[in-house]
Amino acid sequence: MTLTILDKIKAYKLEEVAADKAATPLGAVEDAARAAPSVRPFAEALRTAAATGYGLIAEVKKASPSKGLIREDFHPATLARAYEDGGATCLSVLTDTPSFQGAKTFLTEARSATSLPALRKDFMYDTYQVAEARALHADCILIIMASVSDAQAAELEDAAHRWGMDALIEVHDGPELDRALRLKSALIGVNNRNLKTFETSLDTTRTLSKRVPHNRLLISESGLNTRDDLADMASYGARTFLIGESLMRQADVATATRQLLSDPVSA
Ligand SMILES: O=P(O)(O)OC[C@@H](O)[C@@H](O)c1c[nH]c2ccccc12
Repeated sequence: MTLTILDKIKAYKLEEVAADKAATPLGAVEDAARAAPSVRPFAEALRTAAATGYGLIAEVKKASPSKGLIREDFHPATLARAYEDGGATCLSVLTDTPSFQGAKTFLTEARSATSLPALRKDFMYDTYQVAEARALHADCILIIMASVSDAQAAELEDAAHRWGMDALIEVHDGPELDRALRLKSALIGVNNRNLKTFETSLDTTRTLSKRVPHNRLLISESGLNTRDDLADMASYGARTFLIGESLMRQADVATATRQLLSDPVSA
């Protein structure tokens, strides 16, 4: 059997977590989590934004395994402020280093430069990482259904809720969506990119949107480039988006964000 990128990430991530636990015991991480600034409402901010327009989770992303280096000139606090100026609702910050050239400190830096709620974008397997997310000031964690069992997903979600955080449940196909809907979280992210093959198609949102109940908030993730893409996704009921690369490639991130979110009629 050939290993997918997701298998490889899981292997190094479990090693990383083991090393982190040895260096910083859980008790110390929990103390830091308790001392963190209070949680900013992530899901609520998205719901409010989506009620009257688009909700945007804007991603601070330097590189990716499929695209390599995305942005040379990379300062998380500056980029976060640009996203906030441009009208983003929330931030997403990659904290994985080997595949995304992210860092844990980027999350704290980006969030503290703004008043926006922030998602820790990483591959979560262990509740230690959830406490650590809060210690880094995260307001929401990501749970990728393709890389965890149902029991692990529920355990991670419970841990997030115990820390007062939200969880964004990411799915890519029907069976993953069915599993996600058995969890409590309102936030369902449909990833247009298959994390095993990197193939990206907006058909993923088009197809799965029909099966997301109205009491959940559907977030279309990845591969979104233009206002037409957003309008297309909105016609399928997705008014909230997770976007990284297309905004990270712009010289003026604030203006690009504002233009992407602007009403097609008034722009
Ligand atoms: O850069 P894009 O194509 O706009 O995609 C952003 C985000 O959806 C993507 O980074 C992502 C979605 N799910 C993930 C899981 C892990 C790492 C990264 C991701």
